[in-house]
Amino acid sequence: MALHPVVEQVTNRIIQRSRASRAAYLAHLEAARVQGVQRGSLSCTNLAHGFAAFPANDKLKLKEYKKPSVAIVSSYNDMLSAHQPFETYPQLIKDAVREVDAVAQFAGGVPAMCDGVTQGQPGMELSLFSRDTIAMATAVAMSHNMFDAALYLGICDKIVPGLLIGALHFGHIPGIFVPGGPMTTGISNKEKAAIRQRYAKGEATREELLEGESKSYHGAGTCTFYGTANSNQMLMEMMGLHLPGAAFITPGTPLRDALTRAASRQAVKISQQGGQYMPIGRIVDEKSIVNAIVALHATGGSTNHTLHLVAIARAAGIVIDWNDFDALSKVVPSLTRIYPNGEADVNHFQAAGGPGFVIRELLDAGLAHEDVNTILGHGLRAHCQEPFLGADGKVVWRDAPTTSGDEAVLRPAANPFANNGGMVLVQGNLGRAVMKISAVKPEYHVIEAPAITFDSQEDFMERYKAGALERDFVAVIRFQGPRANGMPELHALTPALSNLQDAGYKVAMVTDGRMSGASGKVPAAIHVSPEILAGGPLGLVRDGDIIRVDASNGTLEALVTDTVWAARRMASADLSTSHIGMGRELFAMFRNHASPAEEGAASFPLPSPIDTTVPLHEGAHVEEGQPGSDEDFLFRTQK
Ligand SMILES: O=C(O)[C@H](O)[C@@H](O)[C@H](O)[C@H](O)COP(=O)(O)O
Ligand code: SF4
Repeated sequence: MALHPVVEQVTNRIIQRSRASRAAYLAHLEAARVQGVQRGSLSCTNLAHGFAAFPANDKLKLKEYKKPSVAIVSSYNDMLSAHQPFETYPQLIKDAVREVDAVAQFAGGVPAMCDGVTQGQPGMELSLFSRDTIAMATAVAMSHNMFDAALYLGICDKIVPGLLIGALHFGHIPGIFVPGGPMTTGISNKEKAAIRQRYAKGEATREELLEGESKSYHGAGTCTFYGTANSNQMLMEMMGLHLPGAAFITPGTPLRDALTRAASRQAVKISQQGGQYMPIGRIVDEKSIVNAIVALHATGGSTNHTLHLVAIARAAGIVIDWNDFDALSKVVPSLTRIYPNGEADVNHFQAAGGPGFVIRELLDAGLAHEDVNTILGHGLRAHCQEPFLGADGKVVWRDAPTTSGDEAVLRPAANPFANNGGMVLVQGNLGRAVMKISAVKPEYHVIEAPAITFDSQEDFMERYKAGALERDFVAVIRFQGPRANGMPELHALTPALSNLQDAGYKVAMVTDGRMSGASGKVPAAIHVSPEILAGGPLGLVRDGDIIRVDASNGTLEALVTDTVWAARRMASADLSTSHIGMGRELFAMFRNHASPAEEGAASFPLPSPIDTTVPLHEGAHVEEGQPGSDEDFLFRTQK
């Protein structure tokens, strides 16, 4: 099937826009690459320090300059149910790598925050910045320059993005992402949400709420809704950074461990010494980023990726924006209905066909690039498979099922749930924002109502509990951008807003903050850019202004006359409580340097400035095979 013209156009304009920064990135990558083992560039003293604690036979391997050394960078902790299984992985990996005559070393840990624990709490104001902290911690681990390949252990929201951003700053090193899998299914997400709404109305006790939550989040593994964590997993599959189908295999099972061992061996294989050199900076290119956006839309993924994918792309010298997301969403069909976009969870999705089914459907429909590099070599078709346990205890792969096991959860591209991806760009005199409408009923896609402004989640909840919000209104939650208070998720407001919507009121939210990937039924224009603290016009809104949030026409407006609007002064707020306590004072540098949301709210520069002299006309085509280009690399290494 020929590539969809919009997919081709968006890809080409990204290539065009990124030409200078991607070329600079690839030049850095080639310059960092050492012929032979990376540790060859270290002094004997450096090396002695590096393997001082190694077992003798591992030390012997590293003294030779032929055996690859594999870094383990892990986000293990006991706090995230998703990351707890990583506790046992390092030994599994070391043993598996030894079997192929190489060495693995736990190079470093990275922090991991659980957004479920910090949701609605002060800690959430560190959440977004933890992504770049994780990227920096990854760099600290990899900066020992001892490694010829790396295994990145991470799953949740900012952790995979942070690890990938860090890994891309060592783009010359082959890297494989190693997941841990979802927890088994507890009570349904719908039951969980219903208990929360009853509690918010005072119709359920705290004991009933805790009972319900504990039946939902009940064991090791990733939470089973389709939020940012599981969106990450789908994107790692689509970008060919996982072994095929590794995402949604249950933790603590023989197949899970077999996949971890197989990933360890594969990392050695794609090292320079393994003979199938495939650096991660050549896997993440313009086409794989487009594939990731396509997969995000096809599965109703998290709005957080309109920040994280932008930051990941920039780490590889690639510049994408919300016009790219919007254009692709218009042509990519919705192939899944996983909570909050439906009642099923990721275990149901996996049973119905899983990531391999989605990848194949998108390739066959011409909606994704097949000619991309992956950890298996060249070509995405190899990732349309799912893993099984062979008789020898190793992984065998079979093609993903040709038909869906449950068309209430997963559908072919020929019979989608919707003809679009349900994520839209809305813009107007309030700035540019993102809306995910895949979980919003059509009757709520356009909301026009008076504004009520709030300067915190607490302010909103106090007025909700006092019964002051039982009306049609647009909640304008101000000063929630990265420079203000770290751009927290405002997902804790969902039960209250859902109750008001269920009571028949027309409600919507507009904010320069974020929502959770698990947020759904209430229309919300989020990530409003520029944020208020950067002079964004959202700061000019006053209570009573009529706000129109229109996902159907892509507009976000205050229906205020130009004269009145021009006379308005920017609102101000005392944000000091968000800058002290819970460690927030340590993150002042992130608040002061965060880029705008549409540039990923990132705290690191592009490899080089965007080449604004290059006309960003549609459909421009890039001469392939430019020296140092991806095509040139492919020719040189895959001949
Ligand atoms: O972006 C996300 O997917 C969310 O941050 C998610 O990781 C977080 O844990 C939610 O808060 C979970 O939803 P509940 O709070 O509804 O359990
Ligand atoms: S999915 Fe969210 S709540 Fe669940 S472990 Fe990950 S960060 Fe925590």
